[in-house]
Amino acid sequence: MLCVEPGVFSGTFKAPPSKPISQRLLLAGALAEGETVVKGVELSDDVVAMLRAIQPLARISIYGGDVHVERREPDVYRAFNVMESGFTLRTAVAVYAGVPGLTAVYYGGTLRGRPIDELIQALRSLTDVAKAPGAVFIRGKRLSRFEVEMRADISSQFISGLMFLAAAGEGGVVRPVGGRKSWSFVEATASVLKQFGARVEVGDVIEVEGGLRGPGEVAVPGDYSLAAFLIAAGLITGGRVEVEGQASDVDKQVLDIFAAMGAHVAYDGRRATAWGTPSRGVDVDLGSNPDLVMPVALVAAFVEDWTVIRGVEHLRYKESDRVASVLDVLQRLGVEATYKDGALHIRGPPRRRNVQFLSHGDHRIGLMALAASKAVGGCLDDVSPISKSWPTAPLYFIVLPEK
Ligand SMILES: O=C(O)C1=C[C@@H](OP(=O)(O)O)[C@@H](O)[C@H](O)C1
Ligand SMILES: C=C(OP(=O)(O)O)C(=O)O
Repeated sequence: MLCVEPGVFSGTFKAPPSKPISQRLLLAGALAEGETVVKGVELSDDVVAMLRAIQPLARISIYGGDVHVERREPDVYRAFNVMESGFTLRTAVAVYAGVPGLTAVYYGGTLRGRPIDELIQALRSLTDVAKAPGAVFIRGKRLSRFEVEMRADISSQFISGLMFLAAAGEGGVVRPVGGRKSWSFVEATASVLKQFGARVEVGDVIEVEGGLRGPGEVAVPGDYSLAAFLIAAGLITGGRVEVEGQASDVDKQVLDIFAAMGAHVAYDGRRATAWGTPSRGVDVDLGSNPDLVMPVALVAAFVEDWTVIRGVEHLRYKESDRVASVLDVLQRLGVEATYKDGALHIRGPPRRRNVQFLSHGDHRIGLMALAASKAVGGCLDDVSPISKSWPTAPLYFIVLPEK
């Protein structure tokens, strides 16, 4: 159990490095010709999962936060555990379908209950794939240009995986079927593949031409889906927070959402500053940016006005059922909160103090609870899930007793 004393939360912080971009750059680096130096990586559990996944394909050296990656002759038999990283599981299962040899991808924890079958089904039109509890086995072979259909309404990572598979080989076409969820992450995959010289077109279908070349040095931008918890903690406690580091394109719109809620937000491309008390509810669709739901819901909990967050159906497939776990945090705060037809409806302010929160095994729910505790006082049952994305985060919220 970790308890946080309430108080004004202010300060200048370095944005945590973007997990999704770190993972994409490392994977692309391992598949590309030439050495890539990925600068400013934090070894969260999910990034370590990606390092494990690329090790059978690549030479890797780590110097502080800089990771050097270079493609090598792949091992013929390879096995690794991706732990709870959904992105690593789904991209590794796809990519190894195109690498001659046999692969076992193990996975565990909350990931065991998350979707993978739809991707396996699509890959079976290309090669042999078998699933056992906690592992996927893949026979890899050199693939010619392929064309597959893929559901787009469960996880965008199925599509990102197929895009990496196409880019590492002879290219391919992915036909998304159904509503497009978490689409900003498909765009992020396209943009990293382009950075590595691939030709990618994202339209009604996604077309990828094969062939990746390392761009040399690349820097990881800041993760504003995570930094948003620091900003939220500042806004709900009357503090002023500065976050240093360029925001990754995937989630920087959180700054506009906080501004629409009445916060003062300034961003100059290198640093975000936020202060002031949010006073307006918003009606936003976060179907493309599911990781922003937690920090936006948290700020909404402190506004005496209705906020509606739409497009959240697929939050059920995350580390926890985030529709239920976000509602749990809000209800423990004593905030009015319901879910209806794919939307969360939230009206603050909190009516409880000294709240007992549960992380539900989910890093983003744990982070939401820590930031909420800064405003109302509270304890979190289990902080360990937070190492999945941002191991240093609890250090910003606790005060260690002096000896
Ligand atoms: O591609 C990615 O890096 C991610 C895609 C999203 O998941 P889904 O596509 O499964 O919704 C997002 O929630 C996750 O944190 C990271
Ligand atoms: C869902 C997440 O990641 P992944 O799907 O890669 O496990 C997340 O970081 O919130």
